[in-house]
Amino acid sequence: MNDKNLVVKGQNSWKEMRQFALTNLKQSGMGKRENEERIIEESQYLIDVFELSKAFDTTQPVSYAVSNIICSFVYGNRFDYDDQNFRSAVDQAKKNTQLMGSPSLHQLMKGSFANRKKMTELIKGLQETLNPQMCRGFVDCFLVRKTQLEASGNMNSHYYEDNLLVSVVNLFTAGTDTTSSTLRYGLLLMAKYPEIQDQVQVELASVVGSRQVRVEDRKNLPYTDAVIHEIQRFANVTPVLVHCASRDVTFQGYFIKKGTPVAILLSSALQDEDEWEKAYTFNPGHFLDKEGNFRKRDAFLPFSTGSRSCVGEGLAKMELFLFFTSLLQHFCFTPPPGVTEDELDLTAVVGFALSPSPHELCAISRSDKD
Ligand code: HEM
Repeated sequence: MNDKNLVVKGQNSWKEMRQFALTNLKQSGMGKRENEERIIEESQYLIDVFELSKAFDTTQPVSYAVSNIICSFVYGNRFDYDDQNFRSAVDQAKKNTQLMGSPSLHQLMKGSFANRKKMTELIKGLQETLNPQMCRGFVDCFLVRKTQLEASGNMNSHYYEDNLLVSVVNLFTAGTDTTSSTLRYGLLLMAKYPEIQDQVQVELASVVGSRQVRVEDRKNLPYTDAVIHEIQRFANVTPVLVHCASRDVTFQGYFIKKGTPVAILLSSALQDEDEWEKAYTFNPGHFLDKEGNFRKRDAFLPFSTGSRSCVGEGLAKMELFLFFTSLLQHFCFTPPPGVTEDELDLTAVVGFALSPSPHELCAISRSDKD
């Protein structure tokens, strides 16, 4: 590649790749039926794992389930939880997100390199079996677009192999740990506050009964909806984002020169004491009006806002709702034997995304309980 190509390819690459990912997420059914089916199917695999467990650390099963939703979108298929390559890729990605919050650059580089190698191999496998008439996922769509552009003589587009790899790595990094840490916080909070867990289960039983929860049930489950929003607000998994000012700007009297790195603190909205009645307490009432109806809040910005906001917001919301409700229909989450609810620690481990400190939970099957 010559210097001129490098310059042209760098320009607007992020915009084009963001748009391409969004279009593909929409076409693959983000917020729609197809993703709903995938998540429901994956919930069942997760329920099967929880059924077999006594006291257990939620990290691996929840990360594998959530990662499989991204795998289905990116590659077109899910992986078994005992597939060693899959396990090590997800475990390594989790380690990498934690290393991003530590000074251990060498370990992070090593881990990122190992995962890039695995993803390069997966992409190669898809390239070898590509059928342009039947795209299995994001990678296939990207490769087809690349081939079409090259066939029309455009050898200088944003659709080149390094950009494909970076897009795949970004989707995994952005989509796995954020969602799985939020869901794990949700289960931990239910074990810590059993009266809130009970209320969710009572609402689910009276509105949905024992059938599978569907996305369309959400509007009839105001308490459950409020609990899930409060989990996201409380978990605050991406408290700090860093971007560069895209132009000279004066903000609240301060001049910020184009290119200056700017830290955006989502915590300043999610934990704003002027906005939330109990900013540092887990309180589903933040999202309920006096009559018990769900109420939206302007300061609820876990996906950020504006042109760099989360590409996967619709998918993440669907995952949180379906995984959480399906699990609560089947299980009561409790502290492990010998640990009290008060002793469950809500402190976060710092990394690129915040996640709960290491802990174990019991998932008691509700059919055993009755
Ligand atoms: C609870 C789950 C999630 C949370 C809290 C979350 C939060 C965020 C936030 C705050 C940003 C903005 C980052 C920034 O400004 O630098 C972001 C960006 C992004 N998210 Fe998510 N996210 C979640 C799930 C997902 C999922 C499931 C996907 C996968 C499709 C995803 C893909 C992305 C991508 C690709 C970006 C970068 C967008 C860009 O740079 O233009 N996220 N996310």
